[in-house]
Parts: sequence; C-alpha cells; structure tokens
Amino acid sequence: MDFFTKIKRMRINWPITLLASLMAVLLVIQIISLNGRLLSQNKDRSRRDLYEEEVQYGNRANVESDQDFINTGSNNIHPRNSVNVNSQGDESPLVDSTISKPCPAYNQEVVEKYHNIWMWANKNINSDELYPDSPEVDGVLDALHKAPIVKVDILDLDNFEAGTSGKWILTLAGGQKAVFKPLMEKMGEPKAHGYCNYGYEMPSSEIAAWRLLRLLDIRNAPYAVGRKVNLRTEIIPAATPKFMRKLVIKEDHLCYRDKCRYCDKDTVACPAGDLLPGSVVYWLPRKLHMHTKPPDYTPWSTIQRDRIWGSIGFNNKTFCNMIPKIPPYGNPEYFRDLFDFAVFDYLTYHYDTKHYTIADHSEAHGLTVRLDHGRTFCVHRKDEDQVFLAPIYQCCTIRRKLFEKLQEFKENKLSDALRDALKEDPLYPILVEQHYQAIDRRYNKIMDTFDKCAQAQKGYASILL
Ligand SMILES: Nc1ncnc2c1ncn2[C@@H]1O[C@H](COP(=O)(O)OP(=O)(O)OP(=O)(O)O)[C@@H](O)[C@H]1O
Ligand SMILES: [Mn+2]
Repeated sequence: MDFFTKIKRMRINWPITLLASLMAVLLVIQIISLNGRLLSQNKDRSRRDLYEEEVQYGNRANVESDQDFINTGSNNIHPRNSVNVNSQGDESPLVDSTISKPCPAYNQEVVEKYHNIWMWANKNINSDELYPDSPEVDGVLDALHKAPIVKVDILDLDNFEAGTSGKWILTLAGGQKAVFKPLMEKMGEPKAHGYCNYGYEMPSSEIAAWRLLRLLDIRNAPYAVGRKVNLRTEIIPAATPKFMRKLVIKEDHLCYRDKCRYCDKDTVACPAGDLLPGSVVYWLPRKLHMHTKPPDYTPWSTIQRDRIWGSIGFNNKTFCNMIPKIPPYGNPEYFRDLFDFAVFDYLTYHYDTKHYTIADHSEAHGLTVRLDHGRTFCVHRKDEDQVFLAPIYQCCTIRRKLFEKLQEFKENKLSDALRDALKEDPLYPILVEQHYQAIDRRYNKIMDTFDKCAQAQKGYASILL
C-alpha cells in the first residue's frame, strides 16, 4: 500500500485538522513575538547591567543624579549645527538608487603632497615623543583636516566593533589612517546627566585634550583636530559596504546611525547640509601594548583605584610606596609618567584614564602613548579630588619638566592659553566657557597641593623628579 492510499484510509476529520493546524501556527507566532520582546527587554537590561557594573566600579561622575537619570532615560541629543532626530520614527535604509556612489578622483600631486606630510609625521615618532615641538605639527593638523578621504570604515578590532560608541577609520590621501569620532551630542557641553561614561564619546573632548597636552609639552598623544565631513560627497563615495549600513534616510535627511553601548537607545545624527562634525585623530602606525590589567596596569585607573580605596582608603600613602613594585613603574621614567597623567586627568576630569607603550622594537619602542580622550571634559561643576588628586596627594611628586611648565600658567593663564590654542582648530569654540573656569580652578588646586607637599617635606627640591 502506498503512502497516499494509507492517508486516504485513515479517515481524517479535515475541518478539525485544519482548525488545529491554524491554532498551532498562531501559537508559534505568539511564542516568537514574546521571545522578541523578552530579547529586546534583555538587551535594554544588559545595557543597564553594563552601566550598573561601571557604577559599582565607581566609573561615573555624579552620584546624586543617578536615579533621576535612570528614571527619565534622558536622550536629549541635539548636536549644534545638526538636525537631529530621535531614533523612533520612520527611517529607511540607503539604497543605491537613493544616492549614486562615484569613485573618488585621485590627483597624483595631491596624493604626493599628503604622503610627504605623513612621512614627516612618521619619521618624527621616537622614543621620547610622538611629535616634535615644531611648526610642521600644524601642517599635520591641517592635513588631517583637509586631506581627501579615500576610504571610510567602522573601526573594527579583532572582529569587535571597538568601544562604547562607534568610531570610524578613515584612510586619507597619501595613505595615512585616522580615527574619526562623530559628534552625536552637544558640542563641548558637559553631559547633562553628569556621567562621563554614559552617552556618546565627545569629539570636542578629544580635540581639547590634545591641545591641552601640547600646551603642557606632554607630547605622547597622537595629533587631533576637528573636521566637518560631508556625508554625501566625502563619505559615501569612500565608504565600505559595512559603513554604508550605518547611513539611513530620515525625514528626507541623510543621517548616520551610531551605536551607543551606554545609552538608552542608539540614535541618529542628521547633520545640516550633510556636514557632520567630529574629531580626526592620527592613527599611530605602531604596535601598542595597553596597560589596563595586572601585572602592568595603570595604578590609578578607575578599576584599580576603586578596588584599592575600598581596602586601604584615599589618604593611605602606602599605595604610593608599592607602585615601583608594579611593572613597569620600577623604571623611573614610567613612574614619572604617572604624575603627568594625574595632572592632566585632574585638569580634564578624565574618568577613562589608560595608557599604552609602543611595543615593536622600532626606534620608538617603549614610548608611553595616551589614546582616547573622548570622555575628558565631561563635567565642569566639580572636581572630585578624592578620585583625581590621589596620585599627587599620595606621592607628593611630579616631573620637574612638567612642574616648570605649569608655573608658566599661573594666574589663570592656562585657560587663556587653551582658548587661544583651540582658536586654531576649525571647529572652534569646541568647549563651553565653564570648562575654562574649571581648568583654572583645578590648576590652582594642583599647585596648592604641591605647595603643601613641599612645605611638609624639605621644600620643592625634594618633590621634583
Ligand atoms: N590613534 C590611534 N592609533 C593607533 N591605534 C589606535 C588609535 N586609536 C585607537 N586605536 C586602537 O583602537 C583601540 C580602541 O580605541 P579606543 O581606545 O579609542 O576605543 P575604546 O576605548 O575601546 O572605545 P570607547 O571609548 O568607545 O569605550 C585602542 O585600544 C587602540 O588599540
Ligand atoms: Mn574610550
């Protein structure tokens, strides 16, 4: 007996079978949609969990407003110069018919001009500094600002989309790579909720931090400059397919959708005239070793600090005594670096402090490098001495070179100098006015702390390294 004859003989009640099948299909649809909702709740929850983890580690800026922020789920994102639309609403993907994608034209002369600038920058990286104190530095900034963009991709390291907010990797004419951080929140303003690690990274901070380090003669952060990129004419023609998936059309605007790990939701930037502002940071063509985890961690980084403060307390100077036992801080130069970091981190309220060393046996092998200042200048109302002054307070020491440099900025001159330096940037004003007041206030506290240290010891000679 064949299969069909068997079925015929089973005397099936067709209406009941059909009804049962229909109900089964409905049940499956219900289960799938419930699962979807649970998944999206879990996604939200996991963002909160991540954030809560950071809160536990103390990696946040404003304890008082925490509950308010969580409750309101604030998402006021309106970059200056941008039409910015919230992530809800109609949004359509970009399709080839929406925008044509002409190939960028390469002009050999232009390519050579920029290539020579990148060669100069590369040649000047040595074991003392990433760039010299010379006027050519401004030429490199200018090139980062103006060089035609030949390729745009999402910065993806080891199959992991780097970081808490999206970063682009640009290839510029002449072959230099650069990291672009797009402006997704208000330019240069403090985080409304006061949490430095919540929300997007800030390109304004990246630019201001670099200018401040340069003023202090701390030349271990790669060049950073502001740039407005035209999504339609500069980015689309050079974008990889992966990058193109981040572009959407919304209310007739061309928009960029960025991820944000510690935000209530991702959002889109729909810049006026298609011009999206951001920071461009020179990609350091060297192998880097990151100092974040034992045995060679940055001693006063957030995680280490909170673990240690919990057990020994802020005032305990024994922490300072044990630092030379942590590799590589037995080396006096690396030990001194820690106080350069402390001064800068305190001035900029830098919650995401970390550092790298060049590890490639090139002539720059061993140089300390500081990357990623997108979360500096996030609050100007307060200073958190317990957090940021600790290295200075506990060790009472500083590199002589930095101390002498700092003395040049007495009587609120540091803020004026930073303002003047930022006037050179194409995106000036970069920071809101209150940040400058904060810098002077913090500068004075640093200098007072060193004064107290000198008084308590045998004068300045005993605290300068
Ligand atoms: N200018 C640069 N030159 C060389 N390598 C870089 C540069 N910028 C970033 N990188 C590499 O990319 C990695 C990730 O960059 P970055 O530290 O800015 O992001 P993140 O801290 O992971 O992200 P987020 O700040 O969003 O959490 C760095 O650890 C470093 O290896
Ligand atoms: Mn970062």
